[in-house]
Amino acid sequence: MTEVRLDRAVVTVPDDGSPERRPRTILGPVDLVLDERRVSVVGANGSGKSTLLRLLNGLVAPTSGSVTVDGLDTVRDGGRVRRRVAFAFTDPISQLVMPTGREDVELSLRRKHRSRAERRSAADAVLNRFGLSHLADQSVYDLSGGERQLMAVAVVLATDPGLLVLDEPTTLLDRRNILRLRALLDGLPQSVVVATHDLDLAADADRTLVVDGGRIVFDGEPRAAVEHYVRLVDGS
Ligand SMILES: Nc1ncnc2c1ncn2[C@@H]1O[C@H](COP(=O)(O)OP(=O)(O)OP(=O)(O)O)[C@@H](O)[C@H]1O
Repeated sequence: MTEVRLDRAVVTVPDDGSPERRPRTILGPVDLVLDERRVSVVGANGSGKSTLLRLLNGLVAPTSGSVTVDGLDTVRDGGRVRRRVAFAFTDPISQLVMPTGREDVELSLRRKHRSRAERRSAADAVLNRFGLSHLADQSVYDLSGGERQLMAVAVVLATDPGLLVLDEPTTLLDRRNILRLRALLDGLPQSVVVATHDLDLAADADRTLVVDGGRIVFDGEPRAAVEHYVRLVDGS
C-alpha cells in the first residue's frame, strides 16, 4: 500500500477577501499517516476536502509543514509523486484534454508504451475493463456527464498508479453508474482516497476523515465518522 504522510501541513491563501487582503488559512495544521486501502473524506462545501486531496499529489504545496508519498516529498519530488498518485477531478472536462477518450487514454500511456501499436492495445484493454469501449471514439464533448466522469477515471487509472485520489467522483453519475464505480473501486488493487458527499460511498471505506473549517475533526471508523458528520451538519 502507498503511504502518505502529512506533517504539520498548512495551506494558506494570500487573500481573505477583506480590503486588507489578509492571508487566510484554509487547511491545517494537519498531521496524518494514510496507509489504508480505502480512505474517504467527508465535509461540508468549502470545508477543505479538495485542498486536502490536492496536497496528496502536489497539486497544492503546503505553505508550511510537509507532505510525502512513500517518502517522496510532494514539492521536491513532484514529478515522481505525480507518477505514483493519480488525481481525478470533480469536473471531468478539466481532465480530458484530447478529442476522444481513446486518445486521452493513449496519452496517459505514452511513457509506459513507446510503440503506437502497444499503446493502442493497452488503451483498448483499459477501455474494455471500464465498459467504455463503445464510447472510445466519441468526442468527449458528446459524452454524457456520467460517461465523461467514468472516462476521466479510466484515463488516470490507465498508468497503474499506486494511489488513486478521487475528488467527488459520483456527482454526475446515476445510481447504476454509482454502483458500477463502487464495484470498480472495490476491485482495484490500488490505495484510494476519495472525497465525497455520497455518504454510502464514504462509509464503504477502511477509514474516514471528517473535515470542518480546514481541520480534521474526526478520523476513524467510517460509520461513526458519517454519524459525526451528520450530527455536525444538523447541529445536534
Ligand atoms: N486558491 C485559493 N484561493 C483562495 N481561496 C481558496 C483557494 N482554494 C480554496 N480556497 C477556499 O478554501 C476553502 C476550502 O476549499 P475546498 O475546495 O478545499 O473545499 P471543499 O471541502 O472541497 O468544498 P466542496 O465540497 O464545495 O468542493 C473554500 O472556502 C475555498 O473558497
